[in-house]
Amino acid sequence: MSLLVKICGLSTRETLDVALDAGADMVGFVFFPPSPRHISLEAGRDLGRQVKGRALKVALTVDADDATLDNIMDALSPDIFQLHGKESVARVRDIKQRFGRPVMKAVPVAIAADLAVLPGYAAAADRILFDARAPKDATRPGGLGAPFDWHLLENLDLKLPYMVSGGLHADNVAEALRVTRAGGVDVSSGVESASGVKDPEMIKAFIRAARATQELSVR
Ligand SMILES: O=C(O)c1ccccc1NCC(=O)[C@H](O)[C@H](O)COP(=O)(O)O
Repeated sequence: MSLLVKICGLSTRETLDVALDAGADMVGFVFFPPSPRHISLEAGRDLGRQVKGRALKVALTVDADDATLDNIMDALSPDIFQLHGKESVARVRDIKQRFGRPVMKAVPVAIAADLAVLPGYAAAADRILFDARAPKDATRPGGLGAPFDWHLLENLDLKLPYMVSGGLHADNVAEALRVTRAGGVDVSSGVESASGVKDPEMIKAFIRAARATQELSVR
């Protein structure tokens, strides 16, 4: 299966086009007001139309209620819901059932014990996104530009597809993939020139660097 590359936190037509033209497999849109990447439902509708099937649309939410998810479904019609809060296994199942869309559950990682939640989520979600656990005083649970110890995933035995994220950029994505053997990578801060400001050249460089690892693994 080929590597999935996700560019998250897109919020402008120009940088969305750059990510699509560069071959991103997934484009993430943040619906979480405290985030510098948060977009309105109207923006989600507009950007969603622009994707036109060229990548999977990922709606990123944090402990959102059904009304919020209904609105996002109506505006963006996401291909995947990315649940990046403290959603329980039962809530993951509930959202999958309510919307009939695949769910990617973010699992925050700082220490090996953080992986204890995997069996539950693996039975409910369609995909896992491993992300660096946010510091206690963080204003948001992700998108913080900090990596976790990828070696914590070295002996992972997960039947579900999983992605790695957290502090990735063009210069470390190959190592992250070598260590974690993840089937996908996800980036936000590492392709920004300033908080929430996506940089076209950094997006292209990240996707190039991620794709280059595929050529290596094929040899
Ligand atoms: O990106 C955000 O602002 C954000 C806010 C709240 C919850 C999750 C958020 N991002 C989740 C993502 O999927 C990010 O791409 C992931 O955390 C990696 O972010 P980064 O370390 O900045 O590359």
